Amino acid sequence: MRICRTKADMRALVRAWRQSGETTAVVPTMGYLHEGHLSLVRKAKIEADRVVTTIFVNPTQFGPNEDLATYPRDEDRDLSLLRAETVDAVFMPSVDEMYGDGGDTYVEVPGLSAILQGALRPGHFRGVSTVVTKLFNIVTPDIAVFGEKDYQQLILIKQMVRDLDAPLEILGHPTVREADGLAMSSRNVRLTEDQRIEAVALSQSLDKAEQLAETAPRIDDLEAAVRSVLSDAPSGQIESIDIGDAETLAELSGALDRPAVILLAVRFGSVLLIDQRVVRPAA
Ligand SMILES: Nc1ncnc2c1ncn2[C@@H]1O[C@H](COP(=O)(O)OP(=O)(O)OP(=O)(O)O)[C@@H](O)[C@H]1O
Ligand SMILES: CC(C)(CO)[C@@H](O)C(=O)[O-]
Ligand code: BAL
Repeated sequence: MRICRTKADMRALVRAWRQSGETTAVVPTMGYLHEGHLSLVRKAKIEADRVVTTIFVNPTQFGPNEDLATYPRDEDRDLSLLRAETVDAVFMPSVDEMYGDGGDTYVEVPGLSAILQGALRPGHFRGVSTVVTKLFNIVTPDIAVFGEKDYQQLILIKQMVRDLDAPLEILGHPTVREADGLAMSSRNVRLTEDQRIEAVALSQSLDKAEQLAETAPRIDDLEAAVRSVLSDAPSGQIESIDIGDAETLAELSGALDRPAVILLAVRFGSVLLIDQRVVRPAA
């Protein structure tokens, strides 16, 4: 497994693969890897000849009062997990290598960045779309794989790639969960024992909404059901419950008459957990 710490090294490697007729898939991450990330890697391996994982905790997507300084990191463990998956290369640049002295150019998808979880984290999605564009330009992949757990991020990156005619395909992958249903997340390790037990309410509230979708509910009823199950987690502060069109994220109201996505953001102490579920009206 090649470890590339410079843009030049990364570019040269993928260029050589392309010259030998091989395709490349990239899996962008912020490290502290878990089975969710590894499932994206396995999908990437099926879809392309070569797989690159990127590990970069991107400062520009964290707000001033967010957890950049305490974001969990373990480079050695990440590398041994990726070796075991026989990933071809890991791109792990320093902040200086990525941003250098720093210009002020950025990439933004204004509509999607501002709404829903973007409204909770001002500037977050601008940081994401900018760093993802840089990663695409450095790795030059044919395919990139992202998790559905970060659903708004996935929709936003798909739109960015469409709007900018970026020459790659974006693939989504379902959320991988712990045995009790909690969506895997690097930040789960920062939950206390009690918060970890209560955090199962996120996935349980989505299960409840999915069952309710069978009964031709109104959007308001779905939200009330989610809120009621989340009240079983008193240490979790609900930051947002959004229900939008599953493809465009446009806000929905009235009867559930099309596939809708429920997006949750719940804060346990300083840890913001997110989860999502697509629900469909009964056939
Ligand atoms: N449980 C999961 N199942 C599938 N994909 C996941 C899961 N968790 C994260 N991913 C995906 O892995 C990629 C990298 O995400 P990231 O490194 O931020 O991991 P994370 O566990 O979501 O971390 P955190 O939520 O704490 O920032 C993203 O495309 C994300 O959607
Ligand atoms: C896509 C990403 C790697 C960009 O920093 C990050 O937002 C993430 O891990 O989901
Ligand atoms: N997976 C999203 C990265 C972040 O929370 O900044």
